[in-house]
Amino acid sequence: MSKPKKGVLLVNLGTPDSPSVPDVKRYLTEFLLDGRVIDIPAWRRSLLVRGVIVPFRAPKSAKLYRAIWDDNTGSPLLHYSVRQQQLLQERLSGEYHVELAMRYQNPSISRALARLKSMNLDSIRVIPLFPQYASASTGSVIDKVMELMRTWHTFPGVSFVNDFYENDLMIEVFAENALKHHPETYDHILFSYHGLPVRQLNDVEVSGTHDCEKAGCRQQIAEHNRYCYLAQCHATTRLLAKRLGLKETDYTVCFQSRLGKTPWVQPYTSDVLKDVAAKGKKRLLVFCPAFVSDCLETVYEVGTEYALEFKELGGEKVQLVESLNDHPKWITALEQLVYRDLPEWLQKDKLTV
Ligand SMILES: C=CC1=C(C)c2cc3[nH]c(cc4nc(cc5[nH]c(cc1n2)c(C)c5CCC(=O)O)C(CCC(=O)O)=C4C)c(C)c3C=C
Ligand SMILES: [Fe+2]
Ligand SMILES: [Fe+2]
Repeated sequence: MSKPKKGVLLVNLGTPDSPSVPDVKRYLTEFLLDGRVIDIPAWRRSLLVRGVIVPFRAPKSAKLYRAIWDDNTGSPLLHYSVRQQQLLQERLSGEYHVELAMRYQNPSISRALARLKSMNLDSIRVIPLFPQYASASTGSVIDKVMELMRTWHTFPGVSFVNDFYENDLMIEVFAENALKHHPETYDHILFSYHGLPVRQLNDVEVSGTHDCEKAGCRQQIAEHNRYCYLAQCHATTRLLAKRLGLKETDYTVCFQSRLGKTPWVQPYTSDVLKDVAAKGKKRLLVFCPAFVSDCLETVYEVGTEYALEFKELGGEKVQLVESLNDHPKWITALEQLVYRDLPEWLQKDKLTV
């Protein structure tokens, strides 16, 4: 077998090593001390995270993690990420070596990079597993990889995928997963994305004064707002709505998983649940297109918490559309991301479609 010449590094967010309180504490501490996640001065962040958020949140979060933890496969996020790495490795020729890492906790980026470094590769492509760009997710992965590689003496050609919300196959898999549930039998559809503090969007334009409402981020994506998370979430939704033949009145875009008291991007999913319940809607189909793998935020927050909340508001059913997980077309989408900047004829030639 030929020796790999090219490396691929898949990176997702991370999950605790186990649902125990100490492991959840370690995970939350590393995650929330990241200055791209809680973007306040370091001394205030440290006091807030170590003194308030982690001590109060960890026991509650550990309980939620226990609810989604599988006896055999553990955390769904890690389980599906490992599947994605294995299946992508099978698809690519022996020229490629695929590593998986998590931004926080394990498997760590530093170990994955150490293995790639030892292989003396010609190139490394880093693929943060977030379809829409945010400084708190994709930006943080790129930042960490650059920090860890800074000490290398020689460098292969390194490239980063910064977003892939437009990827046709990714859209197709979400649509196929939804079609299994017969969307026409639901009263309304939610596209529930992970939330983000509004101030984290100011810097998506070099002026540092980006304003989503003025920039029209809910209506269009163009050169001026192409790195805006909100604009990319709406663009993802328009692509899915077009694929499924939905009218604008059939669905609502909303944002979940808010943390803290500062304003986050609106509308919040919990408020939308109240609105649709008040309008007499009984059956909801919910997409979570910011997540490529099922995780706490999809399985528990949407599938359990929001489902219960909606029933208490008079609704009948909340159906989660499963994530991309290990769908073969999603693995082909990952292949496309590996080849993305190659000339078009070469990309088509290499793909397993
Ligand atoms: C889609 C990408 C993500 C962005 C952007 C993001 C921003 C962000 N998250 C928090 C706080 C928490 N997020 C938590 C879980 C979590 N977040 C993402 C993805 C994004 N986060 C995923 C995939 C997960 C699930 C991980 C899993 O193990 O299944 C959590 C921990 C869970 C909990 O205690 O509820 C927190 C906390 C902030 C503050 C933020 C943006 C600034
Ligand atoms: Fe998060
Ligand atoms: Fe915006």
